[in-house]
Amino acid sequence: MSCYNTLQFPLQDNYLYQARLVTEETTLGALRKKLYSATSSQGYFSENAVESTTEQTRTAGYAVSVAVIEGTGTLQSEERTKVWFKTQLAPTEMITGRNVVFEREQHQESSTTDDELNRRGDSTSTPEYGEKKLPHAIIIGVKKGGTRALLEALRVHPDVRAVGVEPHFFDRNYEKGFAWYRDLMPSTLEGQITMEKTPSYFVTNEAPRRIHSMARDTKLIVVVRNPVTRAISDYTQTLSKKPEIPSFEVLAFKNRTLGLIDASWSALRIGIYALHLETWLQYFPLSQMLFVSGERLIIDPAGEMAKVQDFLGLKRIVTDKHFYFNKTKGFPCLKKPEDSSAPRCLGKSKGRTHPKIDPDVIHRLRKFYKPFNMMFYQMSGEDFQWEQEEIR
Ligand SMILES: Nc1ncnc2c1ncn2[C@@H]1O[C@H](COP(=O)(O)OS(=O)(=O)O)[C@@H](OP(=O)(O)O)[C@H]1O
Repeated sequence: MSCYNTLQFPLQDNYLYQARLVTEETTLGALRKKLYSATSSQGYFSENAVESTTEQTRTAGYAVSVAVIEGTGTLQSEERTKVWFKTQLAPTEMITGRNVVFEREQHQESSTTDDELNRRGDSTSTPEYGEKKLPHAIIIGVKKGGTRALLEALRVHPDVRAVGVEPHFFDRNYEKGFAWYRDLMPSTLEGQITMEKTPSYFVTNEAPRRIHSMARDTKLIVVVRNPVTRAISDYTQTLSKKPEIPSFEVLAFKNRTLGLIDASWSALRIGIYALHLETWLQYFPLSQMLFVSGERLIIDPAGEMAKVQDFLGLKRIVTDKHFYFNKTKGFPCLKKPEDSSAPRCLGKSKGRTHPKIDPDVIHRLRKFYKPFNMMFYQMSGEDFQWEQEEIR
């Protein structure tokens, strides 16, 4: 049985993160090596592929061929994947001045209630009294984890003020400077906290350092979800806009016969939580991070909200009284606020029906993720029990 036995955060400017494991087999280093080794006969990929995540999303460049083998064999270059990456990773967003102008599809996805949000402006119903501040807390990920549901529930709290759209400051707009970023935020009164959510921060290598340089006491929230379901959700989103893309089963492998999983495909890469978390832990202590279960956010939203409010130092105001389960939608929705005529469910782009994926592919992916999940449980100190779950 392995044990993640040291997590040390000496009181220094840059927290020194040390993670040691008792057994060699399951060290993060060993897992990373397995993923990154360019020379091993087990097949793998260039570290640059992952290290340059942000660059890839900012430029139209496609991902370097990345593959992880689950068996033996050699890497095979498959042009179909590269070509698709080229389109998938192209920049999709433009932000100018205070106006956040999203490319249509990004806009739809990044905040399901954006139509509503845009109508009423970025701020909540609270008038614009107070002062604009840089965020005290950020929902940094993960994409398709349930980040919108969490932010919308938090916005019910009178002491939370959040920007509705995703600013993408620490990944795509950093050069615009902190004044630009602050200006996007709603004004807050004394005692209120400012928040934003941009799920891509979690997989952006520069984000931890940049957020640390803004404020080392920033609270970070990560909504995590079974990486296999998350990948299918991610794929479903892309498929809804680009029906011509190859099947999930095709994209998931470099070579299916050989069992070569294509971990450079962003839908799969995002779910290697342990590797991404390692970067964050170099800058922030675990005590400053909260991991919210995307699964529990659906089955027990009030329970997860209690944890989130405690973590943020807020009174537990958002409770089960604020939610009801909408049978048609199949998700919890927020009850009708006093100043509005309608209950608030998230829109059509949340809770899409996922395509049926070949069970064998699901099995292989679960096997692929298992060691990374175990590592993630050890690092985060929480067992999300994804191994026990049925994939819907
Ligand atoms: N209350 C509620 N209503 C609707 N959907 C909910 C809710 N709580 C969590 N979820 C799950 O959120 C998933 C979308 O995650 P995100 O909001 O993080 O997506 S995004 O990255 O901002 O595009 C979305 O994933 P899919 O079901 O795959 O669409 C939902 O499962």
